[in-house]
Amino acid sequence: MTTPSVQRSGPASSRTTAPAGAAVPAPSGPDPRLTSAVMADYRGCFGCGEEAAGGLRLRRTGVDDGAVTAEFDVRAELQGAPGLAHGGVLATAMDEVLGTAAWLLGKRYVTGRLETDYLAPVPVGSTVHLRAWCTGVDGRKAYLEGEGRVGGPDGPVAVRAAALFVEVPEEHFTRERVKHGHSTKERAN
Ligand SMILES: CCCCCCCCCCCC(=O)SCCNC(=O)CCNC(=O)[C@H](O)C(C)(C)COP(=O)(O)OP(=O)(O)OC[C@H]1O[C@@H](n2cnc3c(N)ncnc32)[C@H](O)[C@@H]1OP(=O)(O)O
Repeated sequence: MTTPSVQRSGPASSRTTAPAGAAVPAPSGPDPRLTSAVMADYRGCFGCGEEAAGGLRLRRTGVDDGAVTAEFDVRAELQGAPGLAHGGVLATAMDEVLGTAAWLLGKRYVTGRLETDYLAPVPVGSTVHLRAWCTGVDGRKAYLEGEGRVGGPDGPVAVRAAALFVEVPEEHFTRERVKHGHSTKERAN
């Protein structure tokens, strides 16, 4: 029996690769019509929320050459294997920065598919420097790619991801809220 050779040329499968000819918009900023009620709930976001005590507390740092940038610190409670960041934590960080890049296209998006490659161990105590960019939009589907580096913004790539985000209407969020009895007001009190 022959052992198949390892293919590590890139994270994107056919489901996360933009079709040929798809437009590649630059990040511009959130559409002001996105309601403050939805945005206010990000205070509790596991990825970036300042009120999510056990969360990643990812910091968005800007937009650089068409890519959204962010960073987060691998605190001790984010450990998986001894001394190393949990793989799910790194996938969450990628989801967060890819999601930010999607929302900066000016519409509401949710993750439909997320693919992650782990290329190098990420030590507890390190800062992960993240970038994410859009590779194409095709109707409701937005294709994004990203990477996380350790040892500085120009350090080696430790994690890489590709994702498909799907545009949703505002009701996507409000109908779940109504169904489960949550509201922004309740959370604030
Ligand atoms: C400053 C800003 C701060 C804000 C910063 C915000 C950062 C947030 C970061 C976190 C983001 C998240 O984690 S979001 C939470 C995790 N994700 C979710 O909860 C989503 C759960 N899933 C869903 O609600 C649904 O499955 C949807 C909305 C994704 C799709 O449902 P739908 O609306 O009925 O649409 P549907 O027809 O199924 O799909 C539309 C098209 O997408 C394709 N499609 C859908 N899912 C997939 C898939 N997994 N793989 C391949 N393709 C897919 C379909 O084939 C179809 O293609 P075609 O036939 O049109 O060609």
